[in-house]
Amino acid sequence: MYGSLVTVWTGRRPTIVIGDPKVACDLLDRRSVIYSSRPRFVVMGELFTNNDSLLTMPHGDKWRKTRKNFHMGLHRRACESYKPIQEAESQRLTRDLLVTPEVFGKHLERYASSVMICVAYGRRVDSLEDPIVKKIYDRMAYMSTLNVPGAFWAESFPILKLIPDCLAPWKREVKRRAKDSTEMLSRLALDVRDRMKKGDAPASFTKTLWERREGNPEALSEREIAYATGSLFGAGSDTSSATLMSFFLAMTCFPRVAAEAQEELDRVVGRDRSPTWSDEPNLPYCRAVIKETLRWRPVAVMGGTPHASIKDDQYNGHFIPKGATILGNLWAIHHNEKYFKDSHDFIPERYLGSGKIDRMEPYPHRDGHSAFGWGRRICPGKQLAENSLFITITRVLWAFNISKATDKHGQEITPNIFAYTDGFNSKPQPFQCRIRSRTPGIQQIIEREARLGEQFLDKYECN
Ligand code: HEM
Repeated sequence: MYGSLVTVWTGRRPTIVIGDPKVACDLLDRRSVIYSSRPRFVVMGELFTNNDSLLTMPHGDKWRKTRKNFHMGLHRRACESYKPIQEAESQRLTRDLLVTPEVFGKHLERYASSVMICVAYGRRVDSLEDPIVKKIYDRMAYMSTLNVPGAFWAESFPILKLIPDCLAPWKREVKRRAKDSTEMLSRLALDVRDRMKKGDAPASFTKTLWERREGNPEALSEREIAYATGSLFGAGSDTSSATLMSFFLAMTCFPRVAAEAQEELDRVVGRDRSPTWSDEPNLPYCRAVIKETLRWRPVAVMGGTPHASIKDDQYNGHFIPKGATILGNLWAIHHNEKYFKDSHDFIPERYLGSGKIDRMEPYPHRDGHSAFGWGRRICPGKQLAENSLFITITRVLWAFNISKATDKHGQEITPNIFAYTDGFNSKPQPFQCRIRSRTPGIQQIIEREARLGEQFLDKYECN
C-alpha cells in the first residue's frame, strides 16, 4: 500500500493507512492532541492486561500518568545512568562475536535482552536460556497471538467479552494466562523493592518507579509498576535486536559503506581503543549509518501499535471520524521515492548533505525518518535505543570486517535484502555472513575490554 492516505473499511470502523511522511507528521505529530489514542483492543488490552500496558492504553488520565512515569525513567539524563550497562554489554557482545561469529543473531538477542532486563530490573542476562527471559519471551509470543486479525470474534463484537467464563473457554484461557503474567511481572517488580530494602538494588527503571511512589499522587500502583516495566521489556528488546540484525544485513550487502565508516573510525578513534560516547560528535558518517539502518528497514513496518482519533477531523478535504484507526505505514513512508531516491539502496550519505548530519529537507521530521513513531505516542525508549545502536554499531564496525559467507564451492552467498519475517514487527530471516576481526591487535583489545565489561557486570545478579 503506497497511497498517501488510504481508507480501509472493516465493518463500520474505518482504518486509515498513511504512506506519505508529510501526511503522517501533519496528523500524528502536529495534531497529536487528536490522534494519540489507541483503538479498542478487547482481548489483548482489556481482558489480558486490563489496559495496564502502555502500548495499548487508550488516551486519558491513566495513560498521561503512565507516560509521565516512563518519561521520568527514560529521559535523556536518566539514560546517561544506563550508558555504563550498554558499554559493558557491548564489550561482551564484541567478544561473543569474535568467539562464535556464526551465531551472531543469538548474540544480538542476548545483548538486547540483557540491556533491557538490566535497565528494567537491575539484573542481567548471561544466556538466552535464562528462565526469566524465557518466561518473558513466552508471554510476548502469547500476546502476539492475541493480536492476529480475525483470531477472536470479541474484537468485532465486544459484547462477547461479557459472556460468562463458564461458557467461553477462550476467555478462561486468556484470563488464566493473564493471571500467570501478572504474577510473574509482580514478582520481578517486588524483588527490586526487596533488594532496595536491603540496600543492594542497582539503578533501574523499576527502582525509579518505586522511589517515586513516596508521597506522590502521580505515582503508579503496585500492579501498574509491574505492567509498566513489563511493557518496557516487550517494546524494547526485539526492536533493538531486529534493528541490529538489519545493520548486519546492510553491511553484508553494501560493503562500500562499512569501508567508509571504518575510514572515519580509524581517523577519529584510532586502533588502540574502541569507540566510546565522547567520540559521537566526531563520527557523522557512523551516525548517518545508524539513521539509514532505521530508515532502510524499520522494525515497526506499520508504525507500531495503531493510533486512534478522539474527535472528528478534516484533512485536505477528507473527513476523518472520531474513533478512526490510523496506521503510519513506515515501510511505504521510508521507501517513498519522493523523499528517498533508490530507497532500497543503503546510502548513509543521504543524511550528510553538507558533510555534517543534515536536517534532511524536505523530510518533515528532524530525524530524517520516523522509525520511532509520532507525536505524544512517540517511542519513550528512543534515547535508550539510539544509545544502544551507537555503542554497538560503532564498536562492531571498528572491530570487524563483515562480508558475504561462501558456500562449499567458494561461491559468495548473497542474502536477500527483502527476506523479512511477517507481522507488525519485522526482522531479517536468518542469513549467513562472515565476521572477522580487522587486525590481531584489535582482537587483543576486544579481549581486554570484555574483561573490564565483565567486572562491571558482576554487580548485576543473573540466573
Ligand atoms: C530500535 C529500537 C526501537 C524502535 C525502532 C522502536 C519503535 C517504536 C515505535 C514505532 C513505537 C510506536 C510509536 C507510535 O505509536 O507512534 C514505539 C512505542 C513504544 N516503545 Fe519503542 N522502539 C524501540 C525501542 C524501544 C525501547 C528500548 C523501549 C523501552 C525502553 C521502547 C518502549 C516503547 C513503548 C513503551 C512504546 C509505547 C508508547 C505508547 O504507546 O505511548 N521502545 N516504539
